[in-house]
Amino acid sequence: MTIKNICCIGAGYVGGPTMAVIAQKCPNIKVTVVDINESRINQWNDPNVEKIPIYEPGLSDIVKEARGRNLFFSTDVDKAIDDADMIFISVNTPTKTYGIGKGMAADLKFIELCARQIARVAKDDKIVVEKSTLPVRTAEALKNILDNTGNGVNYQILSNPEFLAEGTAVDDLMNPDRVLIGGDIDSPEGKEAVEALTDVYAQWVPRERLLTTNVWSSELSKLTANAFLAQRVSSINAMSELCEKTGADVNEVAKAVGMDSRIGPKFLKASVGFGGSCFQKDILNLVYIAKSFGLNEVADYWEQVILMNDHQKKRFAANMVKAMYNTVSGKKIALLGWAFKKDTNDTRESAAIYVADYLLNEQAEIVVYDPKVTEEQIYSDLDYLGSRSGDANRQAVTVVNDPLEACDGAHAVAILTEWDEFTTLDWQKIYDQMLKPAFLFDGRRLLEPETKKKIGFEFYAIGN
Ligand SMILES: NC(=O)c1ccc[n+]([C@@H]2O[C@H](COP(=O)([O-])OP(=O)(O)OC[C@H]3O[C@@H](n4cnc5c(N)ncnc54)[C@H](O)[C@@H]3O)[C@@H](O)[C@H]2O)c1
Ligand SMILES: O=c1ccn([C@@H]2O[C@H](COP(=O)(O)OP(=O)(O)O[C@H]3O[C@H](CO)[C@@H](O)[C@H](O)[C@H]3O)[C@@H](O)[C@H]2O)c(=O)[nH]1
Repeated sequence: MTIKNICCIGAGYVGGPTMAVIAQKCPNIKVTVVDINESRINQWNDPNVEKIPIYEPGLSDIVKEARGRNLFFSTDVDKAIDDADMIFISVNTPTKTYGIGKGMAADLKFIELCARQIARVAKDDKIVVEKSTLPVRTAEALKNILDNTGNGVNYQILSNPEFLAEGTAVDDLMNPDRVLIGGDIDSPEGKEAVEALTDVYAQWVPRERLLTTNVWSSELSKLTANAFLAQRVSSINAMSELCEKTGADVNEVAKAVGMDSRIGPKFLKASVGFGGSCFQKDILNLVYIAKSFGLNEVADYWEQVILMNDHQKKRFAANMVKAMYNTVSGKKIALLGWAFKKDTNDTRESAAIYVADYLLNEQAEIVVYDPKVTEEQIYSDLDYLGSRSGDANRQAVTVVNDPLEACDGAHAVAILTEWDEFTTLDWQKIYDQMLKPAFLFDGRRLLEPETKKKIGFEFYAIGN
């Protein structure tokens, strides 16, 4: 079967870029991305393509090429479902904030709503693709809802987790390490569905990178991949603390360890702590699943990755206070970077939020500069924590559009996101405009230390 019409429910960080690339690579397929968030859809349709809601290098060019040709953004979810032969579900699956599994389990209410809407609307057979990251065996629940509430049409459920990382989404989608497709390969209909999706990706991904598994392996592989990646970051961050006590340098340790081909060099960069919408959520979900099967040792093992990360964020902020004579009350501190990593405007679970919150509890005055994050987003992130009133956050935190302005008159500067532009700032000028001693805390091992020390900074870097 040849796919002619794709619908993707959810126009977020995954749905938007993924569908833009499918549309660009498969001009014969009509791709419609739908969302209930009208303002998000309006932004995707903005005539000025630079105003699409997600910042990713290379994305606006792709949207420019495909939008209006075979890529469409709409709020008419019913129509897009009705028209499609293949429906991707790419809605958010955040950690539950209420009820059973609060703070651990994935909240599947948005997924269930999609399933019920598909069941209500569909009048002919559909292939439903799980693109969202889901607990293992979610496909079973989806199939139950579709079969029991639907109009008697047939559904094939595939699992096709997304492995893109933000900031490199377009490259990751164009040239993925692998594309994972889980399906019911033992039945002819399941096999046909897997082949249909495989054919879509085969338009640009070499066949040997298209991997087929059963549905449960595919669902669990996504959680496993994120757990392994986050574990590497927590492992090197654990060593960063030991380096600071012993005179070892975490960058040197990472290099030496990573040159072992069995270990490899990637994901060994010590930092102020990992952020992003996925790692914490997916590991908590994994821990919850393990506990629900009574696998307490498995759960404890993975939970430690999160505990280590929480410790790293807190320890970085605590070290700042300690270095500044145990008080930052009334002191101006410039935070350079708010996004959870460079080349994205996404701030979900960014370490910067927690560092700022810690320093605000110590009564610091914070000034933030980030090249891609809006003032509104920064306040909303702090308000969401609920540590103090919105007014108090607006009083103690200022957001500026210029890094030098952020640092002007500050007691300390902290690098919290590894934006390239921070390496080429005029650090002499920044030093001259700061109060002395001028403290510089590098939470990303971004800056070259010797030149900064030579300028006169009191320089501290993670793992050194
Ligand atoms: N962000 C990433 O880098 C990334 C990478 C791989 C996988 N994932 C997974 O992909 C999924 C989506 O993540 P995201 O970052 O794109 O989330 P997101 O919050 O950016 O986007 C989800 C979108 O779905 C919409 N939505 C929710 N319910 C809907 C409904 N019933 N009908 C129509 N639209 C609806 C929301 O309005 C939102 O715009 C999650 O499961 C996530 O874990 C994310
Ligand atoms: O050596 C490293 C690598 C990463 N990080 C931090 O870890 C976080 C996550 O980074 P990254 O994994 O590059 O970005 P994400 O967009 O969160 O992507 C992860 O999460 C996605 C959502 O599930 C998956 O699709 C991706 O494969 C997986 O890499 C960020 O705060 C990084 O700064 C480090 O501190 N040190």
